[in-house]
Amino acid sequence: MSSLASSSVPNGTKITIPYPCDFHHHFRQGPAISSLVPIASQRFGTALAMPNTKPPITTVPLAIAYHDELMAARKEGGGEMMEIVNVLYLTDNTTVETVDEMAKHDFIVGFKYYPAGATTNSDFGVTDFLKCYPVFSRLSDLNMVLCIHSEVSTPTVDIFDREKVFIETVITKIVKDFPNLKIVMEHISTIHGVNFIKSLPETSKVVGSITPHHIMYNRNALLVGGVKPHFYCLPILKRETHRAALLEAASSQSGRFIMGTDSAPHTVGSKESSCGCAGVFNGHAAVEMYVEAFESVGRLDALEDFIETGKKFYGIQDGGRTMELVKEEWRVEESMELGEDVVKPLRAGEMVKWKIVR
Ligand SMILES: NC(=O)N[C@@H](CC(=O)O)C(=O)O
Repeated sequence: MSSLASSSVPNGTKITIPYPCDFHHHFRQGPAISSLVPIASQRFGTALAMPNTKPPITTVPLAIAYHDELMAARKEGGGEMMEIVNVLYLTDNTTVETVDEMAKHDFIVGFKYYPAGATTNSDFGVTDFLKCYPVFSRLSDLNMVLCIHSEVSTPTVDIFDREKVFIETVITKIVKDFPNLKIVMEHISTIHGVNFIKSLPETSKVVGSITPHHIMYNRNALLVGGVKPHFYCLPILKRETHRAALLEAASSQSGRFIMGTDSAPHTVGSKESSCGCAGVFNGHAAVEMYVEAFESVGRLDALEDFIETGKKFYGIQDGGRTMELVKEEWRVEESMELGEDVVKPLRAGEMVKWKIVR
C-alpha cells in the first residue's frame, strides 16, 4: 500500500510535462540490458547509467564500452532515441589523470561515490573520502559532477540513521571544502537530507535526487504484515514523516531537487532469499508514479520544476520536448523479463493511475 492521499483529478484528465530525464538508473549488464534500456527509452529523454556493475566501471575505456553497449540496446519508440550519459565509479585509487581523460568525452559527466559496503556492488567504493580530495578538486575545476550515495556503512550506525550520520560526518565537510563542486546527494530518504540541502546558500551547487518509491512508501510497506523483500532498497524506506518531507521537497519548486529513479532491478530469486539484494525496480512506471505522487498533494504544477532542475544541473538541452499523460488506470504486470530471468516490478499486479500518451 502506498501512503499517498487519494487523488483529486478526474479520470480522463490530460497533462503535458517537460520530457523527463532520469539522473539515476541501473541498467545492469549482459542480457538484462536489452530488457531494461527499451523500457527506460519509453519514458526518458536522457538517462544517467549507474556504474556499479561487476566489475564496476572504474576507467574511461570501461565507460566507453558500457556506453556503446547501452546505446546499441536502444529502440525507436516513435519519438527521438533516449540519450545515455555515464558516471565512473570512484575508488580510493582514482587518479586526477582519469578525471582529465573523462573530460574528453561528453557522455561522461562525472563520478559516482559509493562508500565501501554501503549498497549493492559497492565493495570497491571509497573507504576514506579524504583520499579523494585531489579528484574532487579537479572535478570542481572542470565543472563535472560528483554523485554521492550519502550513507555511512559503519557497522555501529543504525541502518535507519546512515544518511543522517553521513550528513554530519562526511558531506557537510565536502561541501564546505569544495564550494564550487557540483554535487548530487543521491536518493535522499530523510527530512535530514531535505533540510541539509535547503540549508545551503543560494550559490551552492548541490542538489538532491528523489526516487518515486521514497515519496510513495514508508517503512511499513517493507515491514508490516511480514517482510516484503521487493520494498528493500538502500537507502532503506523510512518513517512516514520522512516520506512526507521528501514529497514536499520534490514538489517545492525550490530548484534544488531532481528526478532520479534509482530503478534497481534484481532477479526475483535474488530478492526472495535468506539474504535478499537491495533495490526496487520502478523503471516500468517511474514517470507515472511521480505524477501520481505529485497529484496526491495537489502539486501537478510543480512537476515542471522538478524535471527541469535536473536538466539544468546536468546541462541537458532537448529543445523543449514534452510528454503527455492521461489519468487512466492500468495494471502493472506480476513479473517482467530481466534478460534470461524475471524481476518483480514495483506495484506488481496493482494499478497505476496515470498513463503516458506520447
Ligand atoms: N538502491 C538500491 O537499493 N540498490 C542499488 C544500488 C544503489 O543505488 O544504492 C542497486 O544497484 O541495486
